[in-house]
Amino acid sequence: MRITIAGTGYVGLVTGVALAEIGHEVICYDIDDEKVNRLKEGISPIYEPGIDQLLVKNQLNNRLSFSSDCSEVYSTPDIIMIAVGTPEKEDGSANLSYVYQVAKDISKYLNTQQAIVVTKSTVPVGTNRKVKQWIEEEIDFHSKIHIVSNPEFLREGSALYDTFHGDRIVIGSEDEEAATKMEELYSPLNIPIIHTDIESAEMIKYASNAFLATKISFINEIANICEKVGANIEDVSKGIGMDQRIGSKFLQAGIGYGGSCFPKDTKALVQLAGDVKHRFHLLEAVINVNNNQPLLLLKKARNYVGSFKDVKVAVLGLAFKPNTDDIRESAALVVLKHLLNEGAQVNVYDPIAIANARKVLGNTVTYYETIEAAIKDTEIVFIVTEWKQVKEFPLRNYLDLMKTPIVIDGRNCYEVKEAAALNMTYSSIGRESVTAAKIEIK
Ligand SMILES: NC(=O)c1ccc[n+]([C@@H]2O[C@H](COP(=O)([O-])OP(=O)(O)OC[C@H]3O[C@@H](n4cnc5c(N)ncnc54)[C@H](O)[C@@H]3O)[C@@H](O)[C@H]2O)c1
Ligand SMILES: O=c1ccn([C@@H]2O[C@H](COP(=O)(O)OP(=O)(O)O[C@H]3O[C@H](CO)[C@@H](O)[C@H](O)[C@H]3O)[C@@H](O)[C@H]2O)c(=O)[nH]1
Repeated sequence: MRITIAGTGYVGLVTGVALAEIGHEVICYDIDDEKVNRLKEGISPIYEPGIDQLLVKNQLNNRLSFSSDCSEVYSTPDIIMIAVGTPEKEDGSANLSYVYQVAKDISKYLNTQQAIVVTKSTVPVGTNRKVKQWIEEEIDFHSKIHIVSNPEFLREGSALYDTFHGDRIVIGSEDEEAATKMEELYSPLNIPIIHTDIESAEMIKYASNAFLATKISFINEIANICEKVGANIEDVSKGIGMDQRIGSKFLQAGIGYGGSCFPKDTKALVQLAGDVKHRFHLLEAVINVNNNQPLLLLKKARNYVGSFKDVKVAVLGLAFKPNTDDIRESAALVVLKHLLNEGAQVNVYDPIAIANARKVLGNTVTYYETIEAAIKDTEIVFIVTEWKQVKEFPLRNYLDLMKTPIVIDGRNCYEVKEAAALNMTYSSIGRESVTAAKIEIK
């Protein structure tokens, strides 16, 4: 099939590469000329394991191409997929202006009697019908538009793996022919397909993200209580996760969820509920718990240093999770904002997210590409991303390199027992804290 994809972000690019890999002819369109030119040269704008190889391979075999000219891409494809951003507006609702622009471009250049327009972007319930309306109200000849809601569930850092091994593909359509065509499109992937109406498909996406966010805030609250009652969150997570009705995934307590999806999508669902006069109390609580979680880390540190004024601090990790260079809504940014506001001198380390961080943080912090250099002579270290490099970095080295070895671990990267044996000050999430026999801040 001939597919046009609007947007070459995580979703557009990964979907494009995957569909080309399974034999379709894909053209990805983006308004960002520079991105398109780099993609044509085989350079991926995103860090994603495996993407570079498939990007080059499928361009060479002519199944994948890129364009910044929308007049050519929308004229006669079998399927058009919308994969542009739907960022958060100030009130928390989803900004649909990029989706609207795609609809308008389609209406201008579409040149076939009928077309299947698929939304992969995460959009509020009702949006797919608006897309149809936006296209039809401007198209100047009779063309039948079949809309399909086909939300995306990939995770950054394992996006290609998720696309080839997804748990399900959701197809929300009211046209049988369009639904069948979508099934054919994905059939080489051998992933279970669920067919629903359009509204249910749109809701499945928000409900999935809201449920996963709920699991995280739940376990974080349990962790916060564990600290006060002397229980250990690692054992508690394991113990509850072994119940197959609960499941062990997404029960890793930490500094809270970040990234380009959970924060915005939970807020958008609260807004969506509000629009139909339903107050989503549970999800509001999930969001509040998540907003508070990074502040607890700072509070723990203040127990040892009082104030951060002129304290030399290192923050390990900037990405919102390991294996991505994405820092959107990263908990690291919240921690950094507070440390900088309170006058700390901050070193930061991240194996791949420094270039993105520089665009946001400028020269307010000092960047390091090794953990050793970042923590040297510091008085306090915050661990905010559980990078493999951090987990494998010997705890003993903090003792040797820091001025005062106080480690506040927001991702439970080390064993409490080991910190106690080393006589360092170590505080993590949902576990006992240990304090060195003597701490002296000079
Ligand atoms: N990032 C993820 O892990 C993920 C996973 C599932 C769903 N989603 C959802 O998918 C959507 C896209 O997310 P993303 O992270 O890929 O976005 P992104 O911000 O990384 O990329 C969006 C791309 O769309 C381009 N664009 C904007 N307007 C355009 C237009 N009119 N025509 C063509 N291109 C245009 C931008 O230049 C950009 O390259 C969002 O709704 C998001 O919530 C994201
Ligand atoms: O047990 C856990 C699991 C995750 N997280 C945090 O949750 C956030 C999100 O993690 P993850 O879900 O792995 O990353 P995303 O790439 O944001 O993927 C989510 O958001 C995407 C966009 O909607 C969806 O497609 C995916 O299915 C959904 O998992 C990160 O900050 C993680 O550190 C935890 O704190 N504890």
